[in-house]
Amino acid sequence: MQAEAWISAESTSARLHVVAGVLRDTHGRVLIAQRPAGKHLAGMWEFPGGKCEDGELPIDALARELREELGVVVESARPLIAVPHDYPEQRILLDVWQVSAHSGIVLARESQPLAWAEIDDLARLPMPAADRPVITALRLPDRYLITPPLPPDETDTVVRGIERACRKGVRLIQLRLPGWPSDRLARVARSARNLCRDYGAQLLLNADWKLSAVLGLDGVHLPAAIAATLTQRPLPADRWVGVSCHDAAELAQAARIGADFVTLGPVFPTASHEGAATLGWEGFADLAATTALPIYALGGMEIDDVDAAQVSGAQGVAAIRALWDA
Ligand SMILES: Nc1nc2c([nH]c(=O)n2[C@@H]2O[C@H](COP(=O)(O)OP(=O)(O)OP(=O)(O)O)[C@@H](O)[C@H]2O)c(=O)[nH]1
Ligand SMILES: [Mg+2]
Repeated sequence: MQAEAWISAESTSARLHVVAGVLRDTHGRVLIAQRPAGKHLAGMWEFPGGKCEDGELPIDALARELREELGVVVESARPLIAVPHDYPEQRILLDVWQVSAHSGIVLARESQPLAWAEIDDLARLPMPAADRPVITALRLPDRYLITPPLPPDETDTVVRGIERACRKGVRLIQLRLPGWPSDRLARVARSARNLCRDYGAQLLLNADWKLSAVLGLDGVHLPAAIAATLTQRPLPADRWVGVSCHDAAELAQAARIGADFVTLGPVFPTASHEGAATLGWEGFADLAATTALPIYALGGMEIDDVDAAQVSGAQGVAAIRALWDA
């Protein structure tokens, strides 16, 4: 008991808390800065920021760093993702915030090279390893639709439901149709894929990564039991790999196989998993803090829960009912 308490205190307190801000221009590009020669990770591109001082609140540290490095005043910001990362030299918690409003003109106050980059170009730039999940978080939306378990003769219902969601602005969808024969699944997946392309939405297939690759879908979402059997991600880096997680061990396995993001739940009771133990926001936040990956809160979610989810360390919410019936 004593030892456990010491280990968990060590694992949080020994991390260097680093805050960084994502500033956008009017085209939606984000500001990056090049780390100077002679410093840790010299020459790499990073999000402006720096170390939190003792006793300083993260939001205050963010405001101070962006004033010192860029000469801007942060007017409003919200947490994007907090990434625990171990470099050989030091263990950090990279705590990244979206700056939604700032005043003042961006200046390189430390003579650091600055650039505005498209989000889709970030993955090709030399950025620190801790920034990888941050780039993923910037590319992912805050709502993730999972299709309801409809019977195999309901192809039109599936396609119409996906179109309805796309029209409402949903941009990430998991096609999950348990029990469908593979020919019917392939047929509905092709229609859904074409529809999603028209809306710029990403379509992931539940479990079957081989079929996802054959059909040219945007990725796969793995049940925890399948992720447990893998040693690496089953699809290349240009496809999404999501994993369903329910506890710390499953979160660790998702990271081990190189997943891009996870769902974590159930947060609240849900019709599809009646009687399952729930995490609540507190339990969710505790588990979320253990992983570097972007996380969607799942289980009993409503669209209004996006803010609560993000405050608890989530990317946003995943839902069947709330996003299908909306
Ligand atoms: N600011 C920032 N630091 C990052 C990012 N990613 C990342 O791994 N880091 C690491 O987090 C630490 C931040 O320290 P820093 O050197 O920026 O700190 P600082 O601004 O307070 O600088 P100083 O120590 O020279 O005063 C470094 O080890 C850096 O490599 C990022 O995107 N932004
Ligand atoms: Mg800095």
